[in-house]
Amino acid sequence: MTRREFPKGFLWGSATAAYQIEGSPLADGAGASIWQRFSHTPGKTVNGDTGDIACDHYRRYADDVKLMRELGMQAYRFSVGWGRVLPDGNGRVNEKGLGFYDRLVDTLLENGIEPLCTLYHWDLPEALDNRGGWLNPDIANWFADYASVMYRKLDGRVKKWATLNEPWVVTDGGYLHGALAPGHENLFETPIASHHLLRAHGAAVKAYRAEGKNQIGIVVNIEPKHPASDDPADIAATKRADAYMNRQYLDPIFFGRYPGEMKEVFGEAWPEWPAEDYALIQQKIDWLGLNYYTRGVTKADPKAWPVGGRNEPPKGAVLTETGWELFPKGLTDTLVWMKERYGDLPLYVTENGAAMKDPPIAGGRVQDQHRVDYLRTHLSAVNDAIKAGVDVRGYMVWSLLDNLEWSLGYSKTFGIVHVDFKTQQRTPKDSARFYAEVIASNGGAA
Ligand SMILES: N#[N+]C[C@@H]1[C@@H](O)[C@H](O)[C@@H](O)[C@@H]2O[C@H]12
Repeated sequence: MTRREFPKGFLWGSATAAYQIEGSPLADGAGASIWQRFSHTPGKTVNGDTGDIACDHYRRYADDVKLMRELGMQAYRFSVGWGRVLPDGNGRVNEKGLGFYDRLVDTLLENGIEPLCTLYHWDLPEALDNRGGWLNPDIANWFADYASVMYRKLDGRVKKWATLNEPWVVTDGGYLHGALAPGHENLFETPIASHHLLRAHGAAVKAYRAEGKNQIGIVVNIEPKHPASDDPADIAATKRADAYMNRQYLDPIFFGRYPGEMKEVFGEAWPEWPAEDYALIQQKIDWLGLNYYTRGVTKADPKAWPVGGRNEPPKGAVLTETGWELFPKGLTDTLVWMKERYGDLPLYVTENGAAMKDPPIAGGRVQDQHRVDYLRTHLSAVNDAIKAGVDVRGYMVWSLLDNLEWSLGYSKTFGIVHVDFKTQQRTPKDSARFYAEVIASNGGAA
């Protein structure tokens, strides 16, 4: 086992999201989210699975925090259900909903665990979607107002904020391909939703500068793109795929412009935006979160919307249960690329993990050796990036618990802790035991 040194103070934790684990989506005055509506729409999720119960974390959060402490977790990245706090999306605050996050943060701190708070992890209040949601330019103000409610309540106890989680997935899944809430399939809506997400991000950062005293950033999913061959068509499609997934959000934030390929990707559906929008989007941020799972291998395909290229893992590639190629080197390369392209600001791996076919519980154990191997190779990749001079400050494994994998329901499990959704019994998997050793040795056990 190679012993790897991670920097002193490296932050080891796990990540979850409100709708995926909390359950009780309408409890205590909470307003419905687009995921409440989407998951209850027949045919939208595998087996018709919903977040009605999920991991029952809304009621079991104290036990889950205790489990995090037992595993030696130093941090926990959670998200706030916007509609739980603002049932109508703006205006009236639901104190009981806000109170849940207040108690969660206090319980984390009492157990020596740093809370990292994501303001938006896909569960837009239905009331705002009924007013256009991410297609309505007013959403930047709605989001900033909601963010300010959270800042006033939690800032200081929460020292690391993220505005958005994976804006690319929000728009590609929710507005282009329709696989995620709100389930639109519209090429013209997609860049509009993307731009309004970025304006909302900027407005929330601006609001934070007015009253926050700690750090705020954004979490993006990056998937390094490699051409399937040296065929010029594959290379061109790879460039478009890279622009569409990897540069579409960070380039406006850091450079005040979209990648040039976007016009080619969207054609007549690509709008122009006023300069003041870019000024708002370009608010300085303090840190960047990277969600890394895999790389993409792009094969030119005119029928593959919208980039004209499909993902085609190489023959013999080892895939996870979600069909993602195991490619840990992509994590090193992506961290180095982010530093080189966007500058030397602190980076956190805010999600990394894999859906694996876990064996059943036997003798109180889940022997998920595949996941142990995944974590080991990807932690090694993080260490390689640190050795290459990248300022990586922390790693949050996705996910603490088996949970609702959005449209895939409970059919795909990413957790290092097994959840029996009938009994809500938690069972740490071998990967949780391994991760606990990694944390205790500051990466040495990886
Ligand atoms: N799929 N998948 C697993 C995981 C998803 O469960 C998270 O909510 C997202 O932030 C990101 O897509 C990654």
